[in-house]
Amino acid sequence: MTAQLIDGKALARSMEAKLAERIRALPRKPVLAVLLVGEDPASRVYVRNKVLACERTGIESRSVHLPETATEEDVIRQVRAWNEDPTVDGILVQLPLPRGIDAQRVIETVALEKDVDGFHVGSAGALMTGREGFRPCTPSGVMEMLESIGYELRGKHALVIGRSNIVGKPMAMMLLEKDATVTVAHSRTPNTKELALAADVIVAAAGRADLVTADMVKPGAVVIDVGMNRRPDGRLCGDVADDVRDAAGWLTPVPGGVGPMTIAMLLVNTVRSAEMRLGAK
Ligand SMILES: Nc1nc2c(c(=O)[nH]1)N[C@@H](CN(C=O)c1ccc(C(=O)N[C@@H](CCC(=O)O)C(=O)O)cc1)CN2
Ligand SMILES: [Mg+2]
Repeated sequence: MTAQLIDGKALARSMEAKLAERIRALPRKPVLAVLLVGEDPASRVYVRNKVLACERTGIESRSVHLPETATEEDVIRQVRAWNEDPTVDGILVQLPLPRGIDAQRVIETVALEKDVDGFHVGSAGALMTGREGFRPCTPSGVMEMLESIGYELRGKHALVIGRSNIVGKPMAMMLLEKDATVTVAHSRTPNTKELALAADVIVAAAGRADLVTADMVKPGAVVIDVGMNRRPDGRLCGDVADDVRDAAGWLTPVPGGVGPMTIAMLLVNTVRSAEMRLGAK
């Protein structure tokens, strides 16, 4: 069996086109404020890709780049200024932040109604309790990908590998909300292979290349690769080994899978925020 690929880039582009229509119906452009602190090269790429996606869609982005030497107070001051600016719909603080800055404190400073990354404890609590709120972009993008192939999660076994606040934990909640039976494995789980072999859906989000291999995958399973790793030769790869293509029924590629969907969902959250602020929804 060769897995069918779920083309995240194509799905992201089609979502952008739909968003562009919603934006045209608004009295002004939605505004996304983007804060980058320091010189992390990957973060610079991601921020640039977010700004470009905004441009394609008709969202105005306002980026501020603070130096590596910026203090926690500098970062918080900028976030507060955007909180108070009624023309800003969404606030994004690119992670990771430089050492010495308490990322959680910064995130908690973002106004809940502008938390388009969905990382605020209030947004996390809303997801946990099934209430309306902004949801983290990567797991939301995964849910869109599953929906795009018409996958019915009810009663299925889903294994999430990784327990981060931005991917693993919210991913488990979203799968649970769709009536999947959800297991979360992590670096201290002794029997991840056994759990994986029983899973209909595997979401690999541990940040380790070749973590999921073909011998761990039930034939025909859906394998979602959230990993973003570099091989020694510089090539980008996910957490899922190449040979999984021969075992899985569906597979998301890296690059071109979950990554572009993460950015698309950020745009979705920003447009939704603007619609709420402008009374359109
Ligand atoms: N404030 C946030 N910080 C971080 C988030 C986030 O959602 N909000 N997630 C990740 C990084 N990330 C977005 O910020 C992100 C990573 C990768 C991609 C992506 O499209 N990747 C491409 C490949 C890009 C490359 O060549 O390097 C792909 O998969 O095709 C999008 C978003 C951590 N920080
Ligand atoms: Mg882990």
